[in-house]
Amino acid sequence: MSEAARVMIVDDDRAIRWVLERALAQPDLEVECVERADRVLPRLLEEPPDVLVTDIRMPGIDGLDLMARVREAHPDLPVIVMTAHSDLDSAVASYQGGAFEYLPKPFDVDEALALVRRAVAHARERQRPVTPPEGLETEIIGEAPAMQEVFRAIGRLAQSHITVLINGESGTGKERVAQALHQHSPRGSRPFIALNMAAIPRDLIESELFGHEKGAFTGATAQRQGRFEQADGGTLFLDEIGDMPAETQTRLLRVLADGEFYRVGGHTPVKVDVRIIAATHQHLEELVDDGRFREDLFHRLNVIRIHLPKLADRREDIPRLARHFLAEAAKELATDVKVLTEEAEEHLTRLAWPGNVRQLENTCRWLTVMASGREVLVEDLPPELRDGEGGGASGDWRLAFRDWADRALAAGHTHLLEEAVPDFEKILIETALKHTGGRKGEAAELLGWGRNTLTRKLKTLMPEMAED
Ligand SMILES: Nc1ncnc2c1ncn2[C@@H]1O[C@H](COP(=O)(O)OP(=O)(O)OP(=O)(O)O)[C@@H](O)[C@H]1O
Repeated sequence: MSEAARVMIVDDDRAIRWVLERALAQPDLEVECVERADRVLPRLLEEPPDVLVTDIRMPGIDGLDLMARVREAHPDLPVIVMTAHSDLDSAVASYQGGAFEYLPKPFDVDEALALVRRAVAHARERQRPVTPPEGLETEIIGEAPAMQEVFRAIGRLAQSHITVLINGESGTGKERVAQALHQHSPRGSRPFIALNMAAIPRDLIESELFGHEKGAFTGATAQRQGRFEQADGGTLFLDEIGDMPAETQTRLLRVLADGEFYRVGGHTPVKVDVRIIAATHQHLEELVDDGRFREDLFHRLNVIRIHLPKLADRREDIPRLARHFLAEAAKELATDVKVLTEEAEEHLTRLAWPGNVRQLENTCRWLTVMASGREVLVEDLPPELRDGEGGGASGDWRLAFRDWADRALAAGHTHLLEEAVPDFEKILIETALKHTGGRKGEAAELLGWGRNTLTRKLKTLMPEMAED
């Protein structure tokens, strides 16, 4: 056995943790103790152990619920359950199909050690690599540290069926990442179906998702399958989930709990096995605070979260992305590949890119059609990018802001966020209130906040403006 095997122990009882930690203090084992079940899933994602040893009865999150989730995310992770015999049946039920061992309480330390070693040997036999899945680099370009994090998450989530929530501004590649998660999952050969909540009229969302029976409403001339049925056995990607209407949220929650639903106008339940990957550019927590998103649904979706940085936060990737998109555009348009001069490349690297990767992709298409020579000069760039208007560099507040941060750090400031964020929010609030003549409800809307969030912010940032 090469490296030490990692063993994670989950128990709220300090004495048990202590005993096991001592028993397992062996050169070939590396032990980590976790006190609370709710810390386990994030830890598994960061650094998956070779074996998990867990108690079943713990305060807070139920040990059985934890096991079900572990099984979903890491079906091959061997789990050893320490429990009294009376709880065994329910433990087995919750981990059905996964690798499972049982350590009856009270146990003997040698017995515990032998069981852990056996589980390790077992796991090693079938261990799969968890580094970025092969070929992924060619699909999603990213050498910036934040993107490397994303790849690691995709690698770790390969082989799992777990629900994932992807956060990131529009055009940062959320759908791409969802596709990669799907392709590298056990469902990879089954359908990947995407639906954007913001792109379909509200009254059609339910029938899009769940399908409808013939005659369910005017125009429903035949029975129609919804996206859930199309995605059966595969993955359903729900983009802009924050825009999902309240009634649909309730229905979605029920499907996630029961695995079945009714078509619109239907009376026979339809059973499906669908993995959900949701994405949003919004702060779902704030939508929950404002009562615009169901808290229980949020928790269901927010099991594992992947954050995609905006393009301006991974500038080092811009040249490679640009070359990739220029090559793609040339292929699409059956023409020669354009090449950026060094100055043009540097210029692109400095821009703000409010439309993120998609904007860069579109720019490369534009250049492939519009630039006159094979070499692309700064002068060939679209005017709005050339002289800094609309996402350009000069006059961009982000550059001034970067400059401020540089200087503050050089001057020895710490806790920069505490210094900058209140000012930043205050400026936006003041400007929005100016535009609405002081009407707070409308200002909240302009800012993309719920009214409660604005009221809360006013109380802390500008108490003089808070009362109505
Ligand atoms: N890292 C990347 N490498 C290569 N292509 C990328 C990358 N990120 C995004 N793209 C491409 O950029 C375009 C936008 O990406 P995508 O549609 O996944 O973004 P999104 O975040 O889902 O956007 P929206 O929220 O607006 O739907 C797509 O054509 C995608 O293929």
